[in-house]
Order: sequence, then C-alpha cells, then structure tokens
Amino acid sequence: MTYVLGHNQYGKAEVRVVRIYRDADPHELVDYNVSVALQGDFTEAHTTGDQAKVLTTDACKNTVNALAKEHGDAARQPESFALALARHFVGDVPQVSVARVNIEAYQWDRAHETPHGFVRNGSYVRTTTVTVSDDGETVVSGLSGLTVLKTTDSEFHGFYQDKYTTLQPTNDRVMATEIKAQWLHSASENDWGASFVAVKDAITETFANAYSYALQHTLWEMGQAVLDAADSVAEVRFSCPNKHHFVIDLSPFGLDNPNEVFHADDRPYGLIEATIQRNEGPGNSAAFDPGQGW
Ligand SMILES: O=c1[nH]c(=O)c2[nH]c(=O)[nH]c2[nH]1
Repeated sequence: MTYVLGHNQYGKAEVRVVRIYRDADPHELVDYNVSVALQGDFTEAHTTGDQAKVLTTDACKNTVNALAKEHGDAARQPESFALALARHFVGDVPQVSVARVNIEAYQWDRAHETPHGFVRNGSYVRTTTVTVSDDGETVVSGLSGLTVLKTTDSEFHGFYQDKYTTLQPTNDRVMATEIKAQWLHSASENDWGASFVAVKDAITETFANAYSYALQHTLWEMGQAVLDAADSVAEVRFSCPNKHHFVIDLSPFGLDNPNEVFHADDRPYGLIEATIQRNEGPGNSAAFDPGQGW
C-alpha cells in the first residue's frame, strides 16, 4: 500500500511583535500577532525525515522580528508588513513557493495626549491575510470583534414556517452582532490605513443607519457600502453572530415591557455569513486563508 502526502504547510504561528517608532514625536507604535505559513518543496521532510529544505519555524519567528526593524516603514501597516514578509519567504528561500502571512493588529489609542502613553482599544482587531506565490499576490484586509447594536429600525417577519417554528414575528427589535469582515483588494498597492478607515466607517455607518429586515439584509447593505466606499475592494465577506436580545416578560410583576428590558443571550446564536462581490463568479476563496489550521 502506498500513500500520498496531501496539502501541507508549516510556519510559526502567533509571533507577538511590537514596533515603536521613537523618531516620531509623539511616539507611534504597532502591535502585531503574526502567523506565517509556508508551502513548497517539503515532501521529504514528511516522507523520509530529511529536513534539508526546512526553514525552521524558529527562523520564521526571527524573520518577523528582524523585518519589523529592517522594513520599519512597511511595518507601519499590517498589509504592507505582511507583504514584505511573504515576498521575502518566496523570493529569498528557494524551496518556498507559497507564503501566507496572517496578522492581527491590536489597536492602541493615545492616552490623554501624552507623547508616549497609550490605552489599548479592545473594541476591534484589524486583520490581514496576504498570500504570495509565483502566481501572484493577494491581499485581504479585515476586522474582527467589532460589536455593534441598534435599539430599533430592525424587523424580522415573513419567514418560512414549519412545524418546529415558534419564533414570533417582530416589527421592532434590538439587533446586535459582533462583526467579522474580510475584504479582498484587487491590487497589492494601496494606502492601507486610509482604505481600512473608509471600509470600517462604511460598515459601522451602514449598520447604524440602514433599516433592517434581517441580519442577512444588513450584511447585504453593509457589503454594498464597502464596495461603494473602496474602489480597490473586489469582494467582502461577513461572518456575524446574531446576538439575540430577548424581551423579558415582566407581567408576573405587574409591569409592562415595551421593548425596554432585555435578556442578552450569549448562546446559541444565529450565525449569518455572506459574501458581497463586485462581479458574478466564484470569488477568490483561496485568498481568504482556506489553509489547514482547524
Ligand atoms: O436576522 C435574522 N435572521 C435570521 O435568519 C433569523 N432567525 C431567527 O430565529 N432570528 C433571525 N434573525
């Protein structure tokens, strides 16, 4: 019996690197969690145990740290830092044919206008997934953990009924979600910082202002707003848990409750996911890190 090695990749996950720009006044900083995954000529490392072509994961970690200095300007934005890293691995390590770099960028706000004090802003994490191979480069930007809520202008009714359906239709509900969004750029040159702000604003502005007939409908509206806001974006993907807020029955206490007091349920939750793209077609799933890593 012979077997075949299927998809394989390796690298260093979650390298936590902070880069401070001391030449700036006030100081600036970026705070990254960088994961590198390499593919290439690594069959023998698995099938015979010969590690001659294996760039160590320790070296991958060292590369992240070194490029934070050597490519300090690129490191100012997660997308350009990920591009510098991925281009290095594919360009300088002959046996690497595909490099994928994922970065989570943690946000720090300046504290009380001091030149060197910061407060971690935990309201979202900025993300990027960059893939470089001989076939080209893809850059996906994103955010996760952005929790939003609206107190009205949200309905949900007219849904399919079967014998297990008990949900009551509503013309006025609280809608809340924790937005995870990723958007694919059509080129790997951009003003990444300005583009991120434009897309994030489009998402939050639309969530707040667009009248909603379902979370699905809101994803559609937000996706169109992203494509309107950023010409560089070819498609945007959302994964959004419906953070249900249930009106509590206060009648046992002789109280009415006209949508004022809610139970914020944490599970189970509806999970609504959609891709909104500029053109017909399958989109570019490969750019969105379908890699191993379950
Ligand atoms: O926006 C919603 N979409 C659904 O598909 C759904 N299903 C459900 O029970 N509540 C909701 N809300």
